[in-house]
Amino acid sequence: MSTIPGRNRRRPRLPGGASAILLLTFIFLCIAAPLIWGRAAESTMVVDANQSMSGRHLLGTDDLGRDLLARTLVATRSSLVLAVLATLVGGVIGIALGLLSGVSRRLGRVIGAVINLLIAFPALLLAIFFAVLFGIGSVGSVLAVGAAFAPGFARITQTLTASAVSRDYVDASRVLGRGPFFVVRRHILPNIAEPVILYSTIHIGTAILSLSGLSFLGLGVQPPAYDWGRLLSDGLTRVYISPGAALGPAVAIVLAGLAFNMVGERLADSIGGRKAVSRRRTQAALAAVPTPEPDAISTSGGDALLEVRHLQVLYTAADGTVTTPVRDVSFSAAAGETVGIVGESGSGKSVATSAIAQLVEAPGSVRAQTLRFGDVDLLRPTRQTDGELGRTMSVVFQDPGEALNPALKIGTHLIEPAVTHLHEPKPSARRRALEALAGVAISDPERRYRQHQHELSGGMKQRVCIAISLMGEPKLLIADEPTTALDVTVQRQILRLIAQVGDRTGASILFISHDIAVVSEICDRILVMYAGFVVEEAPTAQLLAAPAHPYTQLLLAASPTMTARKDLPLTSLEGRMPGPGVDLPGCYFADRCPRADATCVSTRPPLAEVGVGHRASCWHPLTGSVQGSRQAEAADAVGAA
Ligand SMILES: Nc1ncnc2c1ncn2[C@@H]1O[C@H](COP(=O)(O)OP(=O)(O)OP(=O)(O)O)[C@@H](O)[C@H]1O
Repeated sequence: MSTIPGRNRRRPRLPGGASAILLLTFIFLCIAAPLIWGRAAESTMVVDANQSMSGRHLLGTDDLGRDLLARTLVATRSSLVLAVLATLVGGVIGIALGLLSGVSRRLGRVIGAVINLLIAFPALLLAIFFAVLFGIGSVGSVLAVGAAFAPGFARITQTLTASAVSRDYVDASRVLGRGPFFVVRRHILPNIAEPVILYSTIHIGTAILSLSGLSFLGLGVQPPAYDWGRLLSDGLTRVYISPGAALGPAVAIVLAGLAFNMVGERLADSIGGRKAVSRRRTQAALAAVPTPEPDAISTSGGDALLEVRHLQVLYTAADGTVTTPVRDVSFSAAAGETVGIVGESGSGKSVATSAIAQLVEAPGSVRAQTLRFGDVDLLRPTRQTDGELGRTMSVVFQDPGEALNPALKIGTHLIEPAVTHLHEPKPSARRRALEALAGVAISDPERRYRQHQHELSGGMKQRVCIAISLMGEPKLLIADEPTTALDVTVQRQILRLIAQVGDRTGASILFISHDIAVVSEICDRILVMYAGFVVEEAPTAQLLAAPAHPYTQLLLAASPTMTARKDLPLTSLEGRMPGPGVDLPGCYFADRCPRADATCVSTRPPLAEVGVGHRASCWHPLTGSVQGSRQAEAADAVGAA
């Protein structure tokens, strides 16, 4: 039997127990050595000067007759304390910069560029540069090593923060109107603390080496004070006469550096085995794209709780490329109404509802003729309206595991908005939270209240997320594929629960799904989205019975539980939807549409009435009564062009 060398090999390490014992020994020496050997380290005895290694002086003596073993042991305190201080300085500066750049994209670019520049230099080289800048001595060297470490801390914090801010629970916090400081304190710091502490532990080892290096070069600790670097520098001049003078501090530096590094790495390994952090976020900026023609599209007008007209969401990539995942979305939702949004993956459902929930971040930009929720103009948010939205609008995300902060108890998720924002006394918020948990059919609410998300099943977590929305005064609940990540048996329960919550609270619901069968179970009305457009909108029964848009017809035929006959194979959706970067003059569905003609390719059909409360954007709708008039409109449109 042979093994493949290299790939699976790990570099040799001290066993975990050995590195821990070594570290504890150094910590013990740091505390006790000056008390035990302090006198021997300081007492000068000229007759004993410059002695070599012997039974009485194991490492020999210095030129004043001081015992070098005692001095090496006593120097543990100064060496370790200075290393810890330098790591703290580097940590505080680096973490602050990393957080700042992680939460603010604009600052992030500048700070990122500076970090990239500094991180290209070896830390010791930077430390020497800063030592000259800050001045020679203990304080200067601590600041210098701290400053040299700061870019590393900033980089790891920036990366971890970017990952943490992309979590759904951070989005959920923003929906609740929380500011950046709250998000940092509540969601980012607890989630980045562990890796940052591990990184710091490893860096104490590196700090010992760097500070010893500075002292060795004469830039660090100055006589009569001493650390291992200083002792090494003095000992080196006599290395051929008495090797112990240099050997003692050299071994101490190596072992202490190794102990901190190994313990840090072992901790990181064991934690890394338990969990991994991942996620992505894009970078972009605002761009100019033609706005859809404003019109007087007949939504429910002033009575609607939510009114959306000609909504667009745009992203500009770093290279200036503009993408428009939401090209033109218009609809309204009355109070208490449940509106479903369906469409293939990538049709813009989530981005459109993110715009309503105020979750589109720079460099994304939102445009609309109207974007109104109750009395709140969502295009012109203020502090006051943010607070109001936090109470009245909530979002239930696809993955409840992502939506709940693993560092917080379930109870904290529930009561925090009420206690922090509405200044509700904790006992009353707790009572309401227990009621909310019971209201979403969670058994033993008292126990669940004290648990963390990892102790709950997927369905239970989603129930908690719905319970959180009940803690405010919900007027709009946005459910973004809330059942997709769940077990099939649980999906139905959650669907029913969302419908019950709507009935009980009178809240409107925007229910997003790629599955038209799921949506039709609980929705009064359905919007069909395609390539960033609403292509059809109708009351559920009407849409199912008589779809007007060929795309809706295909979606229904591809749905396993709807109108398709059980004895016939399901239709599959051939072809691909144009991406958000594509710009077409006509209908975006034309190249997949069996009814498309030259008009469809050259001229975009408006979203117009095809029946009562039924709109579709198609030149050749399937609904018979409007077919003739739509053909005439198409001819007019082509003539006008
Ligand atoms: N931050 C972003 N920057 C650039 N493009 C984005 C961003 N977020 C989403 N998109 C793009 O917008 C398009 C629509 O995405 P969206 O998530 O709204 O689709 P969806 O209809 O909800 O699909 P799914 O069911 O898969 O979630 C996709 O092409 C996606 O890549």
